[in-house]
Amino acid sequence: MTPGARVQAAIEILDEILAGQAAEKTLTNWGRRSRFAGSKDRAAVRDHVYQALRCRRSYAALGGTETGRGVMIGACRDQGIDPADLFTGQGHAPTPLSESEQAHVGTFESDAEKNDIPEWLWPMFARSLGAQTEDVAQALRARASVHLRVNLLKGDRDAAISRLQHEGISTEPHEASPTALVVTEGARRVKNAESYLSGFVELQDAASQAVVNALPLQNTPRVLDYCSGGGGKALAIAALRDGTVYAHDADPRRMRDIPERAARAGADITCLDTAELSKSAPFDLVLCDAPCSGSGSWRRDPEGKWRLTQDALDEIVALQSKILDDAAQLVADGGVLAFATCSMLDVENHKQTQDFLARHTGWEHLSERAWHVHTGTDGFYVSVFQRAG
Ligand SMILES: C[S@@+](CC[C@H](N)C(=O)[O-])C[C@H]1O[C@@H](n2cnc3c(N)ncnc32)[C@H](O)[C@@H]1O
Repeated sequence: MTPGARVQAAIEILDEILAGQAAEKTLTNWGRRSRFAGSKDRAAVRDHVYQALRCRRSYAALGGTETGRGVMIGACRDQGIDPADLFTGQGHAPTPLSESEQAHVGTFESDAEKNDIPEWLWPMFARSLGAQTEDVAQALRARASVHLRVNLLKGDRDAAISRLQHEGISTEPHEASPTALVVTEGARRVKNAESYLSGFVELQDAASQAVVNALPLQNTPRVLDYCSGGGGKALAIAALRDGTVYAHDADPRRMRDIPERAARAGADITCLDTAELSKSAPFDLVLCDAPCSGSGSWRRDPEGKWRLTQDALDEIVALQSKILDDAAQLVADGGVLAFATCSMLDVENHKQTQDFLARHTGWEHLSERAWHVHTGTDGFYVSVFQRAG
């Protein structure tokens, strides 16, 4: 496919997404009916689509309309490319720009539009991030780098770097965590690499690893990952300490890959359903990696940024409070409760910490830490409490 044909494919896919279809499904369907597209074409179209979704508002303002075509014209202008170079009408490229498209002068009506944040969210976003607001919003407009976690049960970070290098994947240590690597070349090879398939490395954002590093794991024979999902944090915990790691999720289907992932990683993880939880309590440490707005991972899931509403956020915040209250009951005397989100919004983070301490007596607040996307990781937050002994 020519560069122009790739842009036309992105326009058609974006039109379907803007009409309400899910991005992944739309890309898959396009791939199925576009046998002519090679792997590089597919990757390029996908990159166009995801970049346009991250910057949907500002690109639409620069392009003149919030359509696939308007957004892709805006993308060219944002990247300093003359759209006329790609919109040629030749070789399946989009038709040339109309006079009004050519004459459109893109201006931003608000800081939220310029920074690709929903208008309703901007005041809360800015209050949460203070002086870092624009840097963080701009970082959310770019693609996230790929991070790996070195599984210390299999070997150390230097060994992982050299094994990966032999498999055509270049990596460097990431400063956020002693187990984190950032992939500098060959990211698309990771999922087929022996280092990955044998459990030597896992795909995991460096801040997600740093959350686990922030937990007081010493003298915690029994740890519960209360919102385990697929077990990313449970696996990271199991690699850092001796003792049993339990995993639980309100939706047991989300835990179904944990036994296989644990076996591959050489880790020992016991999955508990809701009925088994209270029988297994109390735990020395309970981590709640709670459902959240996902604002810290909007680079990977840009649709989430535009889907979030005030009502949905209120529901998420209420669920987080309930999860904290429920999980607190499972913590042993003198034990630790940790609350984490992949959000950068104060209402889901520090405010949750304050509210928990206001609702519960007999808990000491040990620490809290936040990571924001402009420093090269996903946005994350972790807060650690200790129950009186
Ligand atoms: C942010 S995800 C967890 C990600 C996971 N810890 C990881 O590192 O891959 C949040 C999880 O919380 C689960 N969840 C939602 N409500 C819950 C509840 N009331 N109790 C326990 N888990 C819940 C969701 O099903 C979801 O899998």
